[in-house]
Amino acid sequence: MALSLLSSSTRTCMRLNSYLHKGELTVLISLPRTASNKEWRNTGRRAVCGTGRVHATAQMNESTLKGTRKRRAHAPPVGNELERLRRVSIEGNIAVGKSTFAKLLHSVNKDWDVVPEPVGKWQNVGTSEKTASNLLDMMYRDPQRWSYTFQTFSCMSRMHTQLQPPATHLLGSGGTPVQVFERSVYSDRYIFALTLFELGSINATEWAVYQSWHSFLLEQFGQRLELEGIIYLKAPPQICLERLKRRDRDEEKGVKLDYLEKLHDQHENWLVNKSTELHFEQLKQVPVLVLDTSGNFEEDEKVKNNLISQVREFFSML
Ligand SMILES: Nc1ncnc2c1ncn2[C@@H]1O[C@H](COP(=O)(O)OP(=O)(O)O)[C@@H](O)[C@H]1O
Ligand SMILES: Nc1nc2c(ncn2[C@H]2C[C@H](O)[C@@H](COP(=O)(O)O)O2)c(=O)[nH]1
Repeated sequence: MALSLLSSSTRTCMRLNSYLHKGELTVLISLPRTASNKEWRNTGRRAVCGTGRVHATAQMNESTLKGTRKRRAHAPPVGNELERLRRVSIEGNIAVGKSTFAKLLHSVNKDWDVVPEPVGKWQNVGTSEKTASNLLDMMYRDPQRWSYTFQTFSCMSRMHTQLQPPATHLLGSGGTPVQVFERSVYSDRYIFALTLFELGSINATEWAVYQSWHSFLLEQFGQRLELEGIIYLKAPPQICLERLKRRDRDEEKGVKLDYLEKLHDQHENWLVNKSTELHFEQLKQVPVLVLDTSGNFEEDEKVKNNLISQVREFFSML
């Protein structure tokens, strides 16, 4: 296997991504991001500051290629395109308007690509139509039995989502492409799993097991799962309940105000009060944009434009 370095750096390598394109394996090695959020703001440096990259190309034989092709169907994001890419999650209570807001962002700028929360996967678990089960429904009907199982599946599907290479149209864009994820592996733990543990739907053993594999996997994937920013959509739980009722999803018919209040407090503790105990150093540094989405941004142009301009400014700072 021939290996050639396209550029190099003397610093320790912390991140390794590989992309297969036209028979060539591109290995992208990135160095750790060292600057804190505050340093970025003060110096005007971009989110990739402190990050050097080494590109290595290796020729592979055909049998290795076949296996790798199956794993990665997309063309590789290479060079500057990946360096410019920002990854941001939209967080917020159930029915606060995350999907609606994400679609709005994409309609404003095609370089802002939305990666939806994989709710469909949770509603349809199984290999065939006959054996498929609706795990979201099972979790709401019998939380003590199914919450832990739900969190294993939701977290795994979120990891899958966050590890997807960016859409190809983002790579040729001249601007700053952003992958916008609806929720993240972090809200899986610090919002839902934690809440379900505190409510007694996940027992102490399950919580310990969840935390153990969650920490292990996130450490293994390293920077590939990290975010450059978080947008927190915030509205009073009562408003979320009204929107949830209007959306009228079958599985959510039993959702009560006190559950939304608990989730609201959990978001506040993590993203505003910063009192949630976090286990990932990089996550503690991630800039958070808090947007009040109590107003109807779908219908009120002024509200909509104000939110968009805040997002634009936030992205330009990352
Ligand atoms: N700012 C808003 N004002 C009024 N209704 C909204 C707003 N945002 C979303 N909605 C409505 O609330 C419901 C839930 O929105 P959705 O985007 O599905 O929430 P989420 O993705 O956060 O669960 C939908 O019926 C949507 O049309
Ligand atoms: N127990 C959990 N429930 C979750 C999780 N992520 C989402 N959900 C639920 C909440 C909603 O009923 C539905 C979709 O969420 P939206 O806020 O996008 O409407 O799924 C989770 O990690 N655990």
